[in-house]
Amino acid sequence: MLDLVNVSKLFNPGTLDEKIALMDATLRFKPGDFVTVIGSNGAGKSTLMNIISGVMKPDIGKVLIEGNEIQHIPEHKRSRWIGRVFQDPMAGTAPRMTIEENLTMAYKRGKSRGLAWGATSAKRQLFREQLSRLGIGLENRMSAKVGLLSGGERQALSLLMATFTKPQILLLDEHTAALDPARAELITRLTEEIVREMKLTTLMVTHNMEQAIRLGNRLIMMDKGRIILDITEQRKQSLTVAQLLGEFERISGHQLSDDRIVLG
Ligand SMILES: Nc1ncnc2c1ncn2[C@@H]1O[C@H](COP(=O)(O)OP(=O)(O)OP(=O)(O)O)[C@@H](O)[C@H]1O
Repeated sequence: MLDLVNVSKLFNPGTLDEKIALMDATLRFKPGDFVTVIGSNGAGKSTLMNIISGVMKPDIGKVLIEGNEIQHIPEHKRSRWIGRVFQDPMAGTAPRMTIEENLTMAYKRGKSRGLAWGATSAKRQLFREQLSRLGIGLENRMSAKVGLLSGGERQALSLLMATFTKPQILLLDEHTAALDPARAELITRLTEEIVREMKLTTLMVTHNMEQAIRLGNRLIMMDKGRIILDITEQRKQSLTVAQLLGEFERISGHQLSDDRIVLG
């Protein structure tokens, strides 16, 4: 269970340049919730992800995992419970290291037990099994430098690394936006499989309205730092992109201004 309680974040408070990035956000994410997040430019989507992951501290409010406050815990310590995949395929991996070395890093970060660290062949076997689940042949390229992989391959590896030790929370930050349609579809499919199999509590920021409706069991709409709509699975099932945009306009009083919007 992930809770945000009355979380606010202001940038440059008290100046002409004051920006409300998050205003009094209270949200509860149940185990296994897969939530898509949409909103205008500057709505606070990245700030929400940054506050959950620990990149930023809230000015006011609490962040709790399983009832324990974590807002004071630094990002690197939260990475044991929180996996994150960014838009930029370069962001989640170390390009000069091999696939195997990258996976070793992800494995150590989770500090999971059950496999003797020295047992190299067992470790390799685990990595090979996990890579083969991606279905793109990376299990045969474990000694290849990650910098040589395509964007889609790197993003698949980032997704695997972010979920390698079964985090409690998975944050996906427009993680398919920089890929061509075929690769974006592959990463979307892998995401759905991994989230479903591991029952991960997942938040996914997307600019693709059709994807926001189709994926997951809940949709959150943000505007000017506020959560303006929280749509349930049942309602999502019959929702169209036109209705979604209409709802946004009705509640916010203006059109969804998103320069990267994809309607579907
Ligand atoms: N480091 C910062 N310093 C000052 N203002 C910031 C900073 N980070 C974000 N902001 C402001 O806070 C608000 C929320 O930004 P945020 O990046 O969370 O929005 P977003 O919904 O992710 O936007 P986009 O879809 O355009 O990426 C915006 O007004 C933004 O300009």
